[in-house]
Amino acid sequence: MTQNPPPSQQTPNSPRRIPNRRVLIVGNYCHDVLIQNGAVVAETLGGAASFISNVLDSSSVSCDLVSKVGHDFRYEVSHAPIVVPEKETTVFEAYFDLGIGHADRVLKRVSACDPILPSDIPDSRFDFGMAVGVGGEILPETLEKMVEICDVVAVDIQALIRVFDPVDGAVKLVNLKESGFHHVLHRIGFLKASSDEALFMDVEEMKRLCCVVVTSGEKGCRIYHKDDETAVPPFLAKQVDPTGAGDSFLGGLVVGLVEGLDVPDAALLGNLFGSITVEHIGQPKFDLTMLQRVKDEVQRRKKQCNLSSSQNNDHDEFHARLSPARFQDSPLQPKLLVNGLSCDR
Ligand SMILES: Nc1ncnc2c1ncn2[C@@H]1O[C@H](COP(=O)(O)OP(=O)(O)OP(=O)(O)O)[C@@H](O)[C@H]1O
Ligand SMILES: O[C@H]1[C@H](O)[C@@H](O)[C@H](O)[C@@H](O)[C@H]1O
Repeated sequence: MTQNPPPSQQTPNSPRRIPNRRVLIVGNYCHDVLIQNGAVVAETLGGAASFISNVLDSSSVSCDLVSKVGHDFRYEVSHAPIVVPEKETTVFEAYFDLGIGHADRVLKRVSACDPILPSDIPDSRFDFGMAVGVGGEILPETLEKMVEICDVVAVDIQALIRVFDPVDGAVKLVNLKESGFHHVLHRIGFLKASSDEALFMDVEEMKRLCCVVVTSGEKGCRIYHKDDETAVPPFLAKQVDPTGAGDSFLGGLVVGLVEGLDVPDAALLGNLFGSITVEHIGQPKFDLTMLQRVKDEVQRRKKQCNLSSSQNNDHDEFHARLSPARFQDSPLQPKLLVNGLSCDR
């Protein structure tokens, strides 16, 4: 297959073919069932792909989405999935014994739709690919195709290391080394893991291969790349349901990267979308005024970084400017949270 060189290596004389499409999201939609004390509290559209496309669509970043669902898929979505008539949609039950606002939950995959095959993925080129399976639908050959056709691929580690109990579907994790994906990892750009999932990889090894982002709920996230380690502060949120926080985080990170922000600034945008997501059950509806303010701040930040001759690392200022957008309709006051400590401004 003929490939465009990545944008950074294109010169005016590079043979220019069809321009890349922007973002490719690969992962199945699912039905999420939230259970507390044996009773169903909510049933919602789930799957990392649904949370991520929600963030990208709201931010006007165009994306293609490849997802498979069964005949029983219940939701209207803006990116149509492939329907496999003889199968059921992937279903996750999430057991919140400590209350659904609590981060600790037991996940069970009680039904699984088909995997996504390389032939399901378009033969176009993309700036960014996102491998974001939830129920084991991303195969090693799926990821191999993604790294072939995308300039940069961001992977959620949950797509690679989950295994499912054959009896009750309980989600367990295996070490990344034993996942069957190890041979492709030197070709990915970003690997996102929650702090629990990060225990199943060797961060020291992975940060030499790609940019590793470890999210820690209300504490924000840390970025590891080569010899650099950067803490990116969180936004204050009233957590109602943690489901999808990591997905929206990844969506926000990619929005930032597509917009040309540097990685810590893009991760700050990830933290922002993650914090909004935990305040809702299911898919958050982003407030249009908030989105416009965030877009304005992103453009302002880009200009500021372009004008500044030295590297501008003042993330606190970007954080402070995003906070009011985040909280304008909320009783919470904007606060700066650094290393888990909040300070009134
Ligand atoms: N309680 C919270 N308060 C503020 N921000 C939060 C909170 N929980 C999550 N976030 C934001 O969302 C990001 C992702 O959350 P988290 O680390 O819980 O991901 P995750 O475990 O992959 O989520 P999930 O599996 O539930 O989708 C965090 O880095 C943070 O920026
Ligand atoms: O909808 C959710 C969400 O996508 C989570 O990121 C994933 O961990 C769950 O398995 C899924 O049910």
